[in-house]
Amino acid sequence: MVMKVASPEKVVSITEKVWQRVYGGINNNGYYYHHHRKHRRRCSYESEDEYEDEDGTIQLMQMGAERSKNVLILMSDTGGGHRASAEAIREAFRIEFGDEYRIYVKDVWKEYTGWPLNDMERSYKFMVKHVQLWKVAFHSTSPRWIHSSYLAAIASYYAKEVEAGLMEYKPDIIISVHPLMQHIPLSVLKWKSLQKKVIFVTVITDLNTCHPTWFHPRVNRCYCPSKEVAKRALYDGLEESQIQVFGLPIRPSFARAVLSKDDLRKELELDPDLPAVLLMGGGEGMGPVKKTAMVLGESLYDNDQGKPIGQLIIICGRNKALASTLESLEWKIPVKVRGFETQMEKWMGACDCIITKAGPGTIAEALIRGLPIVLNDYIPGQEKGNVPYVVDNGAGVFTRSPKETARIVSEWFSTKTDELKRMSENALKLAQPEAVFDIVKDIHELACQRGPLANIPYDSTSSLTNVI
Ligand SMILES: CCCCCCCC/C=C\CCCCCCCC(=O)OC[C@H](CO[C@@H]1O[C@H](CO)[C@H](O)[C@H](O)[C@H]1O)OC(=O)CCCCCCC/C=C\CCCCCCCC
Ligand SMILES: O=c1ccn([C@@H]2O[C@H](COP(=O)(O)OP(=O)(O)O)[C@@H](O)[C@H]2O)c(=O)[nH]1
Repeated sequence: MVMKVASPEKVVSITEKVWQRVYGGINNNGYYYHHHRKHRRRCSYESEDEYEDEDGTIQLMQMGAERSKNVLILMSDTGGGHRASAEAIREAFRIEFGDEYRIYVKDVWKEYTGWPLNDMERSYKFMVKHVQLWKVAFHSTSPRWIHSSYLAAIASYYAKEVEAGLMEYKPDIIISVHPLMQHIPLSVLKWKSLQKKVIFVTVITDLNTCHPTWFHPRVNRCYCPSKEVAKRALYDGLEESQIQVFGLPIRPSFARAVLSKDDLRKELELDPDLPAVLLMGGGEGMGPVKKTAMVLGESLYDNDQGKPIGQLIIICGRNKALASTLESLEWKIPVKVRGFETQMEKWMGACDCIITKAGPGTIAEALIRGLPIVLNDYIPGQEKGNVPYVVDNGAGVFTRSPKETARIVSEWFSTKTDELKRMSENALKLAQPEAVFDIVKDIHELACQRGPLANIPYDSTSSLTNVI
């Protein structure tokens, strides 16, 4: 049944407007307002809901299997991995649940706050370029009392902005895929007494030596990509019931697409017969990519026979300077230089092995494609543990030397093809292509156990600084 009533005219403060836009205000009948169109919902609630029509009238309707749930995914482009995981989760929700969930992938820091939160990408790039600086920052902020104090100070300074940023999307569920996006949003939820209404989960995107800011004791779930990370979570005080280990969320196109190498090579205009090595350095094209490419250009050429023994594909990500330098070089072997690619599953599917810095996203994707990995660099701290993760499981090797890298790949393509095959099998054994689906299904379960959306009036007397 749909019933129309006139919209009540009243004077409201800006804060109330934000609050109403977000979680609605309570009307005389105890209903609360929502502005979104309603969609089917499989986990049904029993209360009633109302929404504003285009003509401004408010419609009351049964809040049964109708309204989409809003999911806000918090990320930042510090590296390419957080966005890739956020997009993977969005896509998996769409595939599994259609329009039951409405997904927003946002960097609310960037959109709503000021320095330093709105400039993390640039600060992070600067810090990882000066690697010792990053090492000190990473390790010195590891103790809980240090990072909690920093984050509490920032939270209290930007409380209103973060609140507006979060509430804009009326989240039923908040998913953080970033190490610095637990403390401040959870403080806002506590401040607004929304902790019991809004589900908050963390999806960790580091495979091993992650920063302790990932672990917040007040999350509903902490999805750990590996047993190693789960152990750290337990050690840092999370309960077993909060932890799930499914794997790192990778875009469903990696898991679901059935791709033939021959077809892909045709589509991507690669040599159909020569073995192919993919060289990359994360979303930003970091690490010794140029030097490695140049040495490979020589070592994959058989001078005795006067022909190449392999081909090279270089994906430079957002590093435009790197791409244009590499494009201007002369090569003896077939080389493809590309910028930021959106269909990484195709490039990986067309290759036989990969050389990369120890980025967790790239590693997890390469494992799914069964690519043996040469790790040629890692960022101190969060990426250090990815090296033993790959090497100890027999899925690849680590060397920082471009010459050594080139030697290994040349051997894989000539005298040591059996080693390449063995490592490929080991990679496939480690792969967890279904992780992203397991994660969204588990979040769906949590959502089904939860009652209706937050229905709490704005309380201007509460103070964020009291709850951090
Ligand atoms: C008494 C000691 C004083 C020490 C001085 C330090 C001052 C604080 C300065 C910097 C903060 C450093 C934050 C460290 C924690 C970071 C946690 C972490 O793991 O971050 C990783 C992410 C990047 O993601 C990773 O990218 C990888 C590839 O590049 C890979 O994909 C991996 O999977 C990803 O996880 O790093 C960040 O996002 C850090 C951004 C830091 C920018 C610094 C900005 C300037 C300062 C403040 C910002 C607000 C944070 C302050 C609170 C610090 C508390 C930890
Ligand atoms: O041109 C590119 C380069 C990289 N990536 C993706 O960016 C992510 C990189 O994440 P990773 O954790 O490996 O490293 P980061 O970039 O965070 O340092 C992976 O999912 C890559 O597939 C991409 O989609 N296009």
